Amino acid sequence: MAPEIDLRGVRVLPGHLDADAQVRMLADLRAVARAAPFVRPVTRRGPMSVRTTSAGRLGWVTDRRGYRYEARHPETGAPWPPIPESVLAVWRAVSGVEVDPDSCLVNLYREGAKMGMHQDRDEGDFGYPVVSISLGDEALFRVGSVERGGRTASIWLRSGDVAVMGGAARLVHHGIDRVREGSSTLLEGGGRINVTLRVVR
Ligand SMILES: O=C(O)CCC(=O)C(=O)O
Ligand SMILES: [Fe+2]
Repeated sequence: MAPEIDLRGVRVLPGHLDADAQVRMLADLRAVARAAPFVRPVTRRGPMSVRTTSAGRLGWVTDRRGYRYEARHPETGAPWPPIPESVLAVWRAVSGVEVDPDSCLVNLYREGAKMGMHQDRDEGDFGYPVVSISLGDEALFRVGSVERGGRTASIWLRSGDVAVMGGAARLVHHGIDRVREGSSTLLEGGGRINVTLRVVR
């Protein structure tokens, strides 16, 4: 495991998951996506370029009414599948808190998908960190400040890297500028998966 990186207060743990652990987690996420198919979310500003699904008690959903957490899949109406143990193990290793996350968002980046600068602020208690896991193609992750605008810093997140946004960095603006297509062979058909774990309450 390479040394930890501090990106404007966000802790980046390069290579937290080795190749075997990445393959196992991907298999677990495929099972999640079979139970809760990926959807193409729409926001008030239009369709997102990522596809999303969730695991856990609550899933993050968005439609023309806005963002929120829901206990059921927006299309199938079924409860979300449980968060895989392989994913919970990462949270327990890096979050520094005793409670488990109640939400596991899975973002699928294909064909030029990206994510604009935003804050994760739909949760009820910002005392808990957000833990984010990267699988597949490398992604250019940009981190700004808690306030809008101002200076930013970027890093390429690679497959197996983990980022922790906690403490003073819990509410920093962040986004994915682009994904380097073909930089990993982990996902069949290419692309990137990001897993974001949160305590919603
Ligand atoms: O894909 C990523 O690494 C970031 C995802 C993210 O910021 C989010 O889902 O809120
Ligand atoms: Fe985010």
